[in-house]
Amino acid sequence: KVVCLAWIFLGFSASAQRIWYAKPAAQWEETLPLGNGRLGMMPDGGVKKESVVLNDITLWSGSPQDANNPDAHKSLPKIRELILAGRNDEAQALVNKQFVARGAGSGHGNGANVPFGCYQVLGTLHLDYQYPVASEPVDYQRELSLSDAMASTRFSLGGVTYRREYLTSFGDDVSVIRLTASKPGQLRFSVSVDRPERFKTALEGQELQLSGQLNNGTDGNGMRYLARIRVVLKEGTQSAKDGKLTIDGATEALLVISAGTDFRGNDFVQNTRKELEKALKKPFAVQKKEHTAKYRALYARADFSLGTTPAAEKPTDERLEAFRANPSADPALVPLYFQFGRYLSIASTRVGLLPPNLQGLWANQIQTPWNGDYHLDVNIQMNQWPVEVVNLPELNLPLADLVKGMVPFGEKTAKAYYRAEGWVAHVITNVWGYTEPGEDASWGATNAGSGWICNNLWQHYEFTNDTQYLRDIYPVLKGSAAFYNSVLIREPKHGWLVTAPSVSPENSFYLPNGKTAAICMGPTIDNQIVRELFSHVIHASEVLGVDEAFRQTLIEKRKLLPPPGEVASDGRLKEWLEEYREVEPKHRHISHLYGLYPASLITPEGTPELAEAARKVLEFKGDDSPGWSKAYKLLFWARLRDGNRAYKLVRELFSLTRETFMNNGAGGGVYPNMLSAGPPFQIDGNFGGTAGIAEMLVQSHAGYIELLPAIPGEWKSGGAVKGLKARGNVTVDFTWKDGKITRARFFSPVAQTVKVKYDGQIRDVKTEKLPAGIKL
Ligand SMILES: C[C@@H]1O[C@@H](O)[C@@H](O)[C@H](O)[C@@H]1O
Repeated sequence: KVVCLAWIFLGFSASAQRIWYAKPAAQWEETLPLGNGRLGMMPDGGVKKESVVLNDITLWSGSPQDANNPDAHKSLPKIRELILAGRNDEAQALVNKQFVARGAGSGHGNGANVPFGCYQVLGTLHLDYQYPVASEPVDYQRELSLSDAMASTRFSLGGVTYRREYLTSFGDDVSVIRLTASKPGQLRFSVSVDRPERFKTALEGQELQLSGQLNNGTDGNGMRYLARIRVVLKEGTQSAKDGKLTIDGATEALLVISAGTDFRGNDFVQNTRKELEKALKKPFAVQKKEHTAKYRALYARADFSLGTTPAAEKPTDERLEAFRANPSADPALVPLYFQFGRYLSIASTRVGLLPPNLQGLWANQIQTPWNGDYHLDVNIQMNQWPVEVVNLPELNLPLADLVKGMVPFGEKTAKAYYRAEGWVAHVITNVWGYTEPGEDASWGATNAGSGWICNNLWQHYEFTNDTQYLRDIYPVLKGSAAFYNSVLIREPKHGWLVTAPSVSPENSFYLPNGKTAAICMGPTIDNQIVRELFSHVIHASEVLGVDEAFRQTLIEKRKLLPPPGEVASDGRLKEWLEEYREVEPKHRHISHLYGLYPASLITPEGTPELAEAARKVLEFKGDDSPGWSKAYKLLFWARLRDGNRAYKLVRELFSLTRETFMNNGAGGGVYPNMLSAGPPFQIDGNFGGTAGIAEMLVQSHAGYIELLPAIPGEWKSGGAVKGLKARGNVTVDFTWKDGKITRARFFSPVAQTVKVKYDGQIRDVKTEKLPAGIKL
């Protein structure tokens, strides 16, 4: 294998920064995702008929609701009595009667027309092109440039080269499409726009508008939205008639799309007009320059490369196929996937707005799968796992805002269901602050969601040392700890303090009477989350010098919690307090390994027996599962420092998805556009995969920074990493050859001495000042 290593030390190679295709997209899952953290655009590159799906991350049906059952707490003593007596199935029946959401809840994942609502497509732009001659296009190319956050389509037809450039601008908050023809006056096309329901189009002068109001699930009058489309021409004419703009004889056409909703009281009519006017005054070259500069300020901070081969020059869909057959022929594909993950983070969230939902911000439906919501039992957490280590820390802040917004709702839920202090959220939330349990006990009664999400909030502090941020989120962490502190009960066997009722997310077991149940007390994940959360709040209150008494309470209570894990008789880590027989042994959720990742309660060096038991769980479950679950397994193997096993999961991430809708079982992989498949499209696999690859390269959760903790033999020959982050606000650059580190540099805003392990040795390293211009 001839791998060109030279550029490793010279920086990026072009092919490592783009995904491209030699034909138009045949399905939505082949279109190219563009986003600026609010707006989304997915052009299919059709030659005669082009569809461009438009999105706005704030566009949700539904509305704030109170689905709490105010009397639920009255059933709690009985539910607990039944659980303590081992009559979990009866407890589950009572939970389903009294302890779930009132009303439709999330509509069993079909919440479009109930108050829970769902994330929805904004609309689809239709561009119908006419060409002077009826011949087939040649030299067709469609690409997404990761280094510019721009897409393009290019082909020749009848001796004219047509070029289309697409961007969702990080400068002005608009989407822009620029069409050019290599010969004057060759552009003829019409523009129309629609969506599956609840819309009207209008023409205001030369402006095409799409507007409407979504269903709030009560009186039907929910969120309002508006998209404005204008075209600026070089030569040629345009007319506006019958809901269409028609362009004729132009040499260049610039489509500017400004869109918005009334989310959080936004004056969308005014703001979309202002954004549009501002953008229309700007030449495309200026728009593009500002856009790229703002985007690169984040994107250019980090990179990873394993060398390249001629295979990297192929169209991406062909590379994916070839990689499945022979991965070693194309070492550059994994770094491309890694950078694509970083790109998707930057494109699907922005400070001051919303975190990426189950689809990031890309959707082409009204009823999106699982409502395109924020699932709290792995999915929303996984979406954020890469941002700290891949040097995009500010992209964790929208999550902190969302969670802060949930607290008042969660306090109400804590009172209604548990008569408890603090706040709680269960398994799903939305943009309306939903914290109630789900509508079914088997998945809806887990109360680990809020504690789990506090881990994400804590990670931002661990990686940045930002005490101002810590002061800001401390009430959220404290409120969550206060909830668990006030609901824990003693279980009879060991006298441990445990949660009840709860569920090990979405997983069920057999009872001795042959019945199945999910409802239980002290599932392993709850025990791990509560232990870790108490430790974080104890630490935070020390750093901030507050809440001495509460800190002491948590220190005492922590002593009474179950251990972070127990080994079952078959050597696996126990998922529940009891050694129940699982209903679905290879279930996609692996919640009891939370202590291995994202927590650091289980480590090979600190808890070898538990680490070995965790390995047995992963061996037992095997690798086939939805995309997110494969990504999670990758993270676990990386934390077990088994590079070859981790690499097997990296390869699994690229597998061809088996398209059985929402099969929840298996078949995860990627679509031709490298977006991850549950199936269906679900972005957490991309983010989990990116975090997993980073975890193979750098780890810092065990009290020191480790370089190359889990790389496979496949990557030993050589590689380079730039700008990855370690806890304590340390930025790391390094290269390696034949498995040995050849160069390593550690930077931090304030010089510090850190413990670093590589080539089997731990050493003290003084960090260098971060070079000027490198923003953290
Ligand atoms: C969004 C959904 O979230 C949980 O219910 C997972 O078990 C499913 O696989 C899916 O990812």
